Amino acid sequence: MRKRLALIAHDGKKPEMVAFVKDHYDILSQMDLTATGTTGGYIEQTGLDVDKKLSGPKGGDAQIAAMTAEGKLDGIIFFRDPLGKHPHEPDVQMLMRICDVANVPIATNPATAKLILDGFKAI
Ligand SMILES: O=C(CO)COP(=O)(O)O
Repeated sequence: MRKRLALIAHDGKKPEMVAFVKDHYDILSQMDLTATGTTGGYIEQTGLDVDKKLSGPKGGDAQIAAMTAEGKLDGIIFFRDPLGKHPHEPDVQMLMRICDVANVPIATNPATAKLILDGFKAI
């Protein structure tokens, strides 16, 4: 079955997300991708199809949290910028919490994200 993956990156991590997506293009092209608005725009530029939600600060993280709670995602890759300040930090915390409630894997850096994709390949 096709895996359903959400991709999110804070501004300071968007270049890292684009590089990650390019490095894992083949496996990502076999998944149903969702992303926060601005991150999704960058991912589209790589040639992948992605369902774009609102921008993170406008509620995109909350939309992805709702999808997670409803069982509509198999995993999330969220490259957070630990050095930045974010007005929507409560939404980010909510997303992390919902992932724990729903037992959905969430990777916050490329090393863990790679492990999640390798895990999907194995099942
Ligand atoms: O802010 C974000 C995650 O918290 C990301 O949102 P954008 O992809 O819209 O920039």
